[in-house]
Amino acid sequence: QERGAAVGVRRETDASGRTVVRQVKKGVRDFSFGRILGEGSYSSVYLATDRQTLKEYAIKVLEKRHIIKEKKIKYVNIEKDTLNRLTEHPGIVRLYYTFQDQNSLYYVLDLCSGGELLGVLKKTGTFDVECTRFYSAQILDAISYMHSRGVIHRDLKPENVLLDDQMNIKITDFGTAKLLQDPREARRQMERGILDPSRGDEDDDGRAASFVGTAEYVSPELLTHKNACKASDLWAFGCIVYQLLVGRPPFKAGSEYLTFQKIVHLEYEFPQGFPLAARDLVERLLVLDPSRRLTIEHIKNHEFFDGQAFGKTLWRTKAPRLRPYV
Ligand SMILES: C[C@@H](Nc1nc2c(c3cc(-c4cn[nH]c4)ccc13)C(=O)N=C/C2=C\CC1CC1)C(C)(C)C
Repeated sequence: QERGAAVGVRRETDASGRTVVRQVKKGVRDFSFGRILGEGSYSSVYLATDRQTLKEYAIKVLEKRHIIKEKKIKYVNIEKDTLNRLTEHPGIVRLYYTFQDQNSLYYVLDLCSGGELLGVLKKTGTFDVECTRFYSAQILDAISYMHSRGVIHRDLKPENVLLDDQMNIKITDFGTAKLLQDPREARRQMERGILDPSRGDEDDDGRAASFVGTAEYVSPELLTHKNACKASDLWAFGCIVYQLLVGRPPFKAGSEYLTFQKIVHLEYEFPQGFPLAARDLVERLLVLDPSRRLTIEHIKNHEFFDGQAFGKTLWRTKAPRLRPYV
């Protein structure tokens, strides 16, 4: 039974009339599929209902032929390994089980019926300070958990921050995550001489990891030295805090190339009336040198989060009503 596969149980009566309990793995037939919720480059996410429990899920469907043709097998494995590593945090979309049929792979996941944070932001235009504080605290708490499990997301953006039915966030889309080797495993491999430290960010099949995130949120180090670190997620976090209050990201130009130029030259400004504590926080996150960016602990203690609880309380308090920042 592959890890993370949940087994169903089916009671049957055998020839001699005895009840036999059989372990069965769930399959496509156990769900009734509804509308498409979202479409990625290599997948579609459907609304689905478990026929037995009537519980609603999101099921991500990946077409095997397309993945193989586009050489994205590594991407699929990274996403699944990442989801299997990030199993118990309210701010991360949870993978319940996986199965496959002739043509496709299926991931059964949390349903985030509030859709994308970006969609909600577009409706209100901007978030006021209270909403920005609450949602950025939840995003930060989820990033903190990811980093503690050795996962760098590398493509954080409002489209990848979903909302559940309680209007709490769930971070998603881990196909481009970077999994840090856990130190024990790394030492074992070093001892066995497998891990060549100079290999840096190469993929297993030797291709230099040429992945770059979404233009508006990509960090300068990813553009210049080609490798991401945990602080790269905090650069994206800084862009998201700015965007919640302003309604657009700090670095946006007519083309990707021009956006990259603005990033590496730190060309952005705060509109009139931007709240001072938020400005100080963003200025200490949008720093070109990743080693000089605020760390998660420093962010949690920053004046902008004064009075904001983190940890369990943050996920039990009711989400604030969404109000625009005027
Ligand atoms: C970002 C993603 N979009 C979405 N991914 C997921 C959704 C989701 C739900 C709505 C939605 C719900 N109600 N109205 C809209 C809109 C977009 C969604 C969900 O409920 N559960 C898990 C998801 C993803 C899990 C993935 C890590 C494996 C893309 C665009 C890539 C398909």
